Amino acid sequence: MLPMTDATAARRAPHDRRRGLMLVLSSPSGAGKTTLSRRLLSQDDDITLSVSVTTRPMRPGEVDGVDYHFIDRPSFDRMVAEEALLEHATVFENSYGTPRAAVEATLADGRDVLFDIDWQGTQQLADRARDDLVTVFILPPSIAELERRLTTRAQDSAEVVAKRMAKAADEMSHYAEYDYVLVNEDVDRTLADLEAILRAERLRRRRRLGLSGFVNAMREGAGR
Ligand SMILES: Nc1ncnc2c1ncn2[C@@H]1O[C@H](COP(=O)(O)OP(=O)(O)OP(=O)(O)O)[C@@H](O)[C@H]1O
Ligand SMILES: Nc1nc2c(ncn2[C@@H]2O[C@H](COP(=O)(O)O)[C@@H](O)[C@H]2O)c(=O)[nH]1
Repeated sequence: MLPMTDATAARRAPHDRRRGLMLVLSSPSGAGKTTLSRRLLSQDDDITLSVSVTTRPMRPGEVDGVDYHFIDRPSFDRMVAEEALLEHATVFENSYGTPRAAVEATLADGRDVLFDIDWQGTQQLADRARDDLVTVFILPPSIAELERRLTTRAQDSAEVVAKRMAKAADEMSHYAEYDYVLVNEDVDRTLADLEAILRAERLRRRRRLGLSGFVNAMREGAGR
């Protein structure tokens, strides 16, 4: 178990002190993970995005270091060899991976980490740290709407959109491996459901490091 830093411990009441959790969002491409992640991150200071490394080319509007760390193949292979990635996978012919150091630093601070990763990466994280993991699969309301979203996002060529649509059925077959499944029809409603999941998971007894000390102190007080 990772200890919290003094700064985070001081910010929280004793009964609110807890270990950080890892919240994973997966979906077929275009179902809305990035949209939901941005909304969640903008309104919750206790969760930070894990910025992945990728060998995929940058899309218009993406920012290096914010959306991804865009790296070349030798750099990616070096990170794998040095075990600098918590998980990694090939998705749509490109390599993606989660830098280990940033995740460990955030969890050690008692804060949560949000991951936008595919089912392969989720399985690897589950093998390493199942107790710290909360996994959510996002489904589109229909296949026609998924295609509409990928097309109107207007960031990928028709060929790339076709490849992503071709993989959607395979991706969706993994929904049952996840703790929660949300159908992202209305984005406000889906975001509210995601917030509810995060709120409840933060309250789980096993994550609440300060609870036993808090209860013991009250019990001692009651016995006087
Ligand atoms: N509930 C929704 N209703 C309508 N449009 C949506 C909804 N959620 C997301 N979108 C739109 O669908 C498009 C795809 O969304 P987004 O980029 O968030 O998907 P993604 O799952 O992150 O895709 P990828 O896996 O390719 O990164 C975007 O243009 C986004 O604005
Ligand atoms: N296993 C991992 N999957 C990742 C990671 N970062 C992103 N992804 C997934 O890749 C696809 C495509 O993403 P895109 O940005 O190119 O549209 C999507 O399913 C992401 O969730 C990662 O570090 N590891």
